[in-house]
Amino acid sequence: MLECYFCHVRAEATKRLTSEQGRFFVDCGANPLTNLYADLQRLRKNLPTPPVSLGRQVFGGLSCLSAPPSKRLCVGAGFTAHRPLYRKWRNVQLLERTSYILSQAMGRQATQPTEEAVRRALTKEGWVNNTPSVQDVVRGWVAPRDPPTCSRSLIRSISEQSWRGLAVRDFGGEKGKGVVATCPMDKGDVVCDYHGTLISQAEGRRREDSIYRFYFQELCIDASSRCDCHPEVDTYGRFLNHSRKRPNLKPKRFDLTFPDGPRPVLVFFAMQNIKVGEELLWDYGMTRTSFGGEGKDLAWLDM
Ligand SMILES: C[S@@+](CC[C@H](N)C(=O)[O-])C[C@H]1O[C@@H](n2cnc3c(N)ncnc32)[C@H](O)[C@@H]1O
Repeated sequence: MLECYFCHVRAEATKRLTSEQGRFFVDCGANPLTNLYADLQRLRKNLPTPPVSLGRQVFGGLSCLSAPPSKRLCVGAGFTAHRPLYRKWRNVQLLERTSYILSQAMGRQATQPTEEAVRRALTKEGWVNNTPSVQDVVRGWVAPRDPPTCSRSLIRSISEQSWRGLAVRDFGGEKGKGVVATCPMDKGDVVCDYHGTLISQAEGRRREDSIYRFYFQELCIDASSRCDCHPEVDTYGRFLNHSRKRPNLKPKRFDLTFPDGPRPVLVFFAMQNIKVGEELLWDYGMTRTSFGGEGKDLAWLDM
């Protein structure tokens, strides 16, 4: 399906642009997509037939929803008998469904889902046949590798900025906006990423001063303005305020493999259990005496 998107939808839509201006996933009007998952679902529904070729790629583009390959497609793909291919298709669909339900039922930390969570996710889909059993889904869980470079749910949350349990609140005064928890979080939960444009540390320093820049190692994430990938979204990371004495989040770098290639990301983890309504804070790593006392009049830096 992605092949179909790149060959037909994107190629057509971006034909008239002189520059892609950082757009990666676009709609038919070449506007950047903010919710790739919803759009892929739409594309999937509108595909007249699932793309079929040989081998495990047979069902390239197969999804939990796609229709079985027709006899004509099977013959076209070099299979003389329709039945064995159909059985294979069902097996692949079952695997796809198992992994989809797992991704829906897993906790924020990609922990093993409970039977109850799996049952809920299955009920929501309402599949009538070729449905994985609750036990098979639970057994299909594999402990995530550390670092979770391939974690589908993490990659999806970052790509779609679909973080749950967060809200931006305006505290007023010099503090301005901040982020609060709207659902309880457990120690170790992934909360959100610091989202922005990835640039070099040197480039970050060349740009005009901004409070929305996160420097780490040789890199910098610039969140001074809304990012090209989510132009309509106020991402959460940039609104997280600082606390030196009572931080409840800790940032950590991961190198994740996105569909367009690997790239480093900064992800915030809960350092402790967090209650609903609590403000989410991390230690910017600065005090009033840092940088030769540059912030000596900023009392909040030491709090
Ligand atoms: C990355 S922004 C955080 C979001 C910001 N509060 C806003 O409204 O956009 C960093 C800036 O927020 C403010 N800030 C962060 N933590 C604070 C705190 N604990 N008390 C007061 N102001 C804070 C400072 O002005 C700082 O330069």
